[in-house]
Parts: sequence; C-alpha cells; structure tokens
Amino acid sequence: MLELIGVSKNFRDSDVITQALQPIDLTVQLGEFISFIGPSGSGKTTLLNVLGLLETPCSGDYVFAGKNVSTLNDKEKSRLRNREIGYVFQSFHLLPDFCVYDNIEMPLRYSKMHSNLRRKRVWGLLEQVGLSDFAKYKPSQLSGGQQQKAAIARALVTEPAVILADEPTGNLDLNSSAEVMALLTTLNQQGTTILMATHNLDLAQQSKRVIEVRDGVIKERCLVHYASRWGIEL
Ligand SMILES: Nc1ncnc2c1ncn2[C@@H]1O[C@H](COP(=O)(O)OP(=O)(O)OP(=O)(O)O)[C@@H](O)[C@H]1O
Repeated sequence: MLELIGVSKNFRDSDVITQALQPIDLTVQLGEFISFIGPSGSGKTTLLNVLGLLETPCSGDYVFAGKNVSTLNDKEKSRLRNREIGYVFQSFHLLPDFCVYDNIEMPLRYSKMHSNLRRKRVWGLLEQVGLSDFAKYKPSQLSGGQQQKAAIARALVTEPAVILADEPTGNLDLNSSAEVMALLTTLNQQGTTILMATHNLDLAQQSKRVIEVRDGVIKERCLVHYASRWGIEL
C-alpha cells in the first residue's frame, strides 16, 4: 500500500550536508502496526515525514496507494495528506486557545461535510478516546495523556488510512503511555495502519513489526534480536 523505492533524504545547511536517509526500500501493507526504533538522530522522524508527505525525498519513488507521489502537484499532495494521513506528535501540537472539541474538529473545518455529521463524528471520537467530559476544556486544563488522546482523536477525524505517530508517548508518564499505546493498538485492530517512531523497546514490542533505523539505514528486526542484545527477557 505504501512503497518506498530507493528513497533518500539529505538536508543542506549552508555548506553542511546531512544524509538523513540513505536510499531505502520499504513496503507497508494496509493494517500494519510498525515501530521504527533507533537512537536520536538516526533518521526516524525524517522517515516518518517522508512517509507522511511532509518532506520530499531527494531521490527514489514513493508510491502511496498506487499513486507515485513525485508525479503529484502540491494540491494533490495536500489532498492526499488531509484525507489519508493523520499525524500525532510528541508534543501534541494542540491549539492552546481552542477547546478539545474545536481542536478535534479543526481538520474538518474546511471540508464540505454537513455540520450534523461533523458533530456526530467529533462526539464519537471524544467518546472513543474517553474525553467526552472534557470537550469544552482547553488543552492546558488536561493532563499530558489526555492531550495526546485529544491529538489522536484529531488525527482520526478525517478517517485516515494511516496514522503517523512520532514518539507519541515521549512526554508522558508510564500510565499515560500505556493508555495511549492501548488506544493505538485498538485503532490498529480496527484497521488503521500505524507507523510509530520510538526510542522505547517496550513500546516497540507492542507493535506487529519492528524496523531499526540507524544512520539513515533501515533493518527489519525481530524482538529476540533486541532482547538478547539488551539483556531483556521476553
Ligand atoms: N531540517 C533539517 N535540517 C538539517 N538537518 C536535519 C533536519 N532534520 C533532520 N536533520 C538531521 O538528519 C538526521 C536525522 O534526524 P531525525 O530527526 O530524522 O532523527 P531521529 O531519529 O528522529 O532523532 P530523534 O529521535 O532525536 O528525534 C540528524 O542528523 C538531524 O540532525
């Protein structure tokens, strides 16, 4: 469903060039839950950003649901982004002056969806993530875990095929992390494809497929590999 073929990415800052992604090949099937695990600076965010059409590769082809992304113009790309991809970030990125309900509804603001349907969808998501009683709260009045659940609801409101989650529990305590992971797992069981970047092996272990990113190179890993390397009992 998503296919990277020889995709690379480098960044140029004045005369410094950083090769964030070496040419990589990757196929993601619909319904997968993949963790990208690796140390800081290894290229996880860059990879998610390329997959999420937030960064343009320097070489190679990216085929998204049968469409070669490099042949799309900006408008077509943004339509694909808005319809098919939901983004979840470590620091939530909620709009501080808007309540939870309005934050979740935001991606639908400029859609042609009827207001009744919009309302129904937002309330359905509030219920699904356990925030029905907090609809009128501002983000600052919520815990980190609740803010991330609101951000996940916002990512889901367009019913995207794919959720990209970049260190979704990076700012959360253990309990909230577990709740957010449980929510992502449920969404995956309901059919949403989830691509998550993490430093955390315990979290990676909860996904169906683990890919290590190191120096811009990806490697499929089975968890036994990590367990023996890091001295963890599975
Ligand atoms: N916009 C940018 N301009 C210049 N260099 C960048 C840019 N974005 C990323 N890089 C570099 O690309 C490399 C990969 O960065 P990336 O953020 O993808 O790593 P990461 O694995 O997500 O790290 P972290 O876990 O710390 O978020 C790093 O060397 C980083 O400094």
